[in-house]
Amino acid sequence: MFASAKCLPLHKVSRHMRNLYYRDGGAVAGLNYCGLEPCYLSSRYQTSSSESGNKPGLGNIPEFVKIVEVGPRDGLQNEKQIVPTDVKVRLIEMLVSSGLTVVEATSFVSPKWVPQLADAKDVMEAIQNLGGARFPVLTPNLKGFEAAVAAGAKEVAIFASASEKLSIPVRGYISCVVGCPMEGAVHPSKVAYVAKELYDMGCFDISLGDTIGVGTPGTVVPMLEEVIDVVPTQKLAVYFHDTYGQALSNILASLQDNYALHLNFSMK
Ligand SMILES: CC(C)(COP(=O)([O-])OP(=O)([O-])OC[C@H]1O[C@@H](n2cnc3c(N)ncnc32)[C@H](O)[C@@H]1OP(=O)([O-])[O-])[C@@H](O)C(=O)NCCC(=O)NCCSC(=O)C[C@@](C)(O)CC(=O)[O-]
Repeated sequence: MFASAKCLPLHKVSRHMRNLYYRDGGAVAGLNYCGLEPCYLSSRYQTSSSESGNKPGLGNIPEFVKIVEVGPRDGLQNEKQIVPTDVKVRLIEMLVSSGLTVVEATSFVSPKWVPQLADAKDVMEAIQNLGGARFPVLTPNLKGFEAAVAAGAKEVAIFASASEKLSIPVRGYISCVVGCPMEGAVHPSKVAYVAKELYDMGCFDISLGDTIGVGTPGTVVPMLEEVIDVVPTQKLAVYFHDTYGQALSNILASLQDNYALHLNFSMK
């Protein structure tokens, strides 16, 4: 499935992101949104840095990445001020027009807890004829899944349980993979266990999220090492929040050793 997705050469990704952040800067800055970028790596790998012309020191990083944008969902779910539906739709249109082929559009979650995304149905309706990209949505439970399907969702993401319903591809998010606000450090074996469960349940893609941004290469790499023992790398994504400025280091560490074929990161 990744072969069909548009991939960007890695050296163009940072430029793409800069353009995304600053293009139409008024609208974007007005939302206090600085971008949220899950990136997927294609199955094309370089075998050494010299083969693809990478600068020395970058190590054995893949040649191509595929970017999946989750800003309209993850970015906007935390906005103090509720963003109007038409602004959300405009943001999605802009993201698609920038060349992104997968944009997580919204969440079908409880509006009591996440009022910022209470207009999920309206957003889906507004983008139903928007081409050029896939628009997965986050569904936490059956209620959300059914509402998403009724609103026309063709792909969903989950963060707590996995299911194969109506042949809709399910992406599984695992949160707090290196640190938890309640428990502190999370042992890699726990992450590997959950990842394997999601894989066995049929998730097409499993995202390993450093939800609170406390990960460093020193904790991320041991976690990845345990996970890849039980789940094929083609099924894995990593998802970094830049809370303490570690996202790019964690991304590089993940890419250098090809631990993850997919790469998510969040810069807020
Ligand atoms: C966790 C649940 C599902 C438990 O939902 P629940 O078990 O139904 O319990 P509840 O007490 O939270 O339910 C409260 C009310 O919400 C309703 N409700 C319940 N579900 C839905 C739904 N889908 N759509 C619409 N309404 C819903 C439910 O029916 C009830 O209505 P009431 O009886 O009071 O009238 C719910 O509390 C919820 O949706 N919470 C919000 C969770 C959320 O959005 N979290 C943020 C996303 S996760 C994330 O961002 C991390 C990620 C993915 O990015 C990766 C990473 O960074 O690590």
